[in-house]
Amino acid sequence: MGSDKYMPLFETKRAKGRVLYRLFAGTLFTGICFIWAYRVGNIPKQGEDGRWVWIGLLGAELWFGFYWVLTQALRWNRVYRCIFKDRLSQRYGEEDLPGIDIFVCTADSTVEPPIMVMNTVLSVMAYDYPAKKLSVYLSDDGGSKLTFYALLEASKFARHWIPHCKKFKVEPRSPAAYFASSSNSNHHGDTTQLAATKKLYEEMEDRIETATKLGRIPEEAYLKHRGFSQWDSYSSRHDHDTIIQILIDGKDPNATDVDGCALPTLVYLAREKRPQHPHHFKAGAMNALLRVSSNISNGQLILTLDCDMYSNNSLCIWDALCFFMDTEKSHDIAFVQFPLAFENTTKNDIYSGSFPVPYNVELHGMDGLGGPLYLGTCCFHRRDSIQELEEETKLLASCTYEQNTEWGKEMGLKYGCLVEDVVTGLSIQCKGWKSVYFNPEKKAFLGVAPITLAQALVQDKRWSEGNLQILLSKHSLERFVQAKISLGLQLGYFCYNLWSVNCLATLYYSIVPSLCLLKGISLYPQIHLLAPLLFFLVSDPWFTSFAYVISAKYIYSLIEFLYAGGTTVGWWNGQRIWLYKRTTSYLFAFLDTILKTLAFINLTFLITPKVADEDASQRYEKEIMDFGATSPMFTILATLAMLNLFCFAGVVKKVVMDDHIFRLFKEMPLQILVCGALVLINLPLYQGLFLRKDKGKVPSSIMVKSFVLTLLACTSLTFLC
Ligand SMILES: O=c1ccn([C@@H]2O[C@H](COP(=O)(O)OP(=O)(O)O[C@H]3O[C@H](CO)[C@@H](O)[C@H](O)[C@H]3O)[C@@H](O)[C@H]2O)c(=O)[nH]1
Ligand SMILES: [Mn+2]
Repeated sequence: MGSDKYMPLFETKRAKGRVLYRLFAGTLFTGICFIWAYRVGNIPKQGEDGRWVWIGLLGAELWFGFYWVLTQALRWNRVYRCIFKDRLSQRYGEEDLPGIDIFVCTADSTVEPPIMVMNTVLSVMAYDYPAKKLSVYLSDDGGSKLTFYALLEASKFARHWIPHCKKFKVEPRSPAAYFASSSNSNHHGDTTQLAATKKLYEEMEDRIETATKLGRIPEEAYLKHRGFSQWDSYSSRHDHDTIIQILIDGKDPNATDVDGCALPTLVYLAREKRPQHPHHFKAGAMNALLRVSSNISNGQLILTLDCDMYSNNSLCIWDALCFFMDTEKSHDIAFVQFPLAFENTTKNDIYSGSFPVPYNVELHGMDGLGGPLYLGTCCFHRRDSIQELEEETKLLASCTYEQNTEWGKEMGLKYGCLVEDVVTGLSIQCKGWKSVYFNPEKKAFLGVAPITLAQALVQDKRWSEGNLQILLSKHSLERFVQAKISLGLQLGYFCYNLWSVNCLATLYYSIVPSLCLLKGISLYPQIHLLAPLLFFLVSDPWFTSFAYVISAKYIYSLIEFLYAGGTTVGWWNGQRIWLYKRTTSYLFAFLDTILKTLAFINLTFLITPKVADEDASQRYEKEIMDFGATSPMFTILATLAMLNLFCFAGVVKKVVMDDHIFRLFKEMPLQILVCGALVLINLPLYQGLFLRKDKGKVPSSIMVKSFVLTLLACTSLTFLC
């Protein structure tokens, strides 16, 4: 009987300290209610000064409080998963294992260098998994001959690389990452073989990079491989036939590596594109891959990867299988999401690109409520949670194939949303499926985070815009009506859906209290005290509630950030990015969504560049912020910073001129705090405006514009109030 006993392949553990956290949240919520009560109870009467300013503040504080309540859903019931991989290999033989199709997508060979894409492809081809059960598909939305050439080169190098990895248990299996880390050699065994493989890699790298630089491929490669003839009818990246090439056919007994072992299948696909047919960006590419792969390998599980996300753990498939192959608990699991981690994160993470709190806290919270979002990459799906049919392969990738079908609506990845991943994941969950978040110590995948502020802001605009679209689409109504997902999870989704709406309250809070400070209009409770340090003891309850909510909220956020693996400076940087994104990315996303809903403007998916010029990269590594862009987003940032500096300087002037220094602190302590904090957080921006000389400084045109806007704001205030 012993061997028949059910032994789970994974376990789910609840986070510790939940009761304590809930108590704490309760006290914070009480504080928030007091703040609301104060605001409502003290609205200036009709005709009195500052009535509208006050009502605006009430709106902002209601919003912040409401949004804080939503974020509690992500913290209420965190869970952690642990797996028993050894049971898996004991229980199942090779023939029982499911086929895995890996989709890597790239779209533009200039911002996504082919050599980087090939490293991702090679890292997943070298997974520790039976080659016969593994197929790798590269979707090239750029339809680029260069990318195809690079893949051809990679397919040849794979014959050496894969056996090398298996023989020497290489980690990680992206050759670039491996050779970069093995300089201080932890390579056991034959160093001559290491040198030989390294040389082969460098030669390949050189060929690919030369071709990329020249923008054309070598003549002899062109003549040698018939695959290139498919580009004969190609007119542009937006206008070409389907190009499909099986570079390695796993079913072919001759497709072997240098040791004679089988290789995984490798396929290149550039789906048909025509200017008159919408291609639906990444979602369109993925759906074409879903159909094409169903005809070639039809793996039961699908791993989706962005082209920069190489595998950092060759056993990761086994981790995922634990969630899909448990005999009792796996039947309703649709996808297993791993966190996105980044190779280029610096110590204090100036742009907060590594998102420590979402990945180490919030997604665990969603997991406890029914499952994390689908993040578009680093995720294993059960094919039958998304579906298909058989037809001639090339036809499946044509741009007219989907006409009058349910593709993009009921089938495959959803169209019409800038976060095709989130909306697809949500609709899968709405059908009753669950998902799993697995966040192992050793990162399963590593990618590239944005390295300039402009890139980070544009990326966040796309995300926040897409998330708001979900809220405004019919899906959000459906999810309430059908109620297949728990209320907690609904709230969790709302947190992300409502990101962009935060812009209004944040803008208000970073402008109005400071301007009123300059004008001498008091907006918060006063301190009844002699010495500011004793304020908790001698102040009134209204002041205490503000002081408690502000300090508890920020102390908690710092602790949470440190717990999630960040540093204190990283937290401070995160607060800055929080402000910058809310006042620019979110604002533009909010406005664009409204315009698009009203006027049906077309969506565009701006691809995040994975490369930058040498200068910018160096600034990033030294953690110096990059303000060297002329976008209107930067005008807003510079104006807000300058405005607060102006107001703060005004206060300092008053304090110096006034005999009663403490009077101002007593009457407007919180306004001084808000304005002072905004000045402090903007210190790097002032450097960029007034002190720096390098290319990352604020361009002078932006400086002039923001100066004029600040003056306008301050003078119009004098007329208005
Ligand atoms: O028309 C397109 C546009 C993009 N991509 C690919 O989509 C991936 C993601 O694009 P990227 O510019 O890197 O966006 P990120 O903001 O980094 O991506 C995050 O957000 C996207 C949704 O906005 C998700 O699709 C991604 O999986 C997720 O990592 C890349 O591999 C692109 O090559 C396409 O295949 N076709
Ligand atoms: Mn990306």
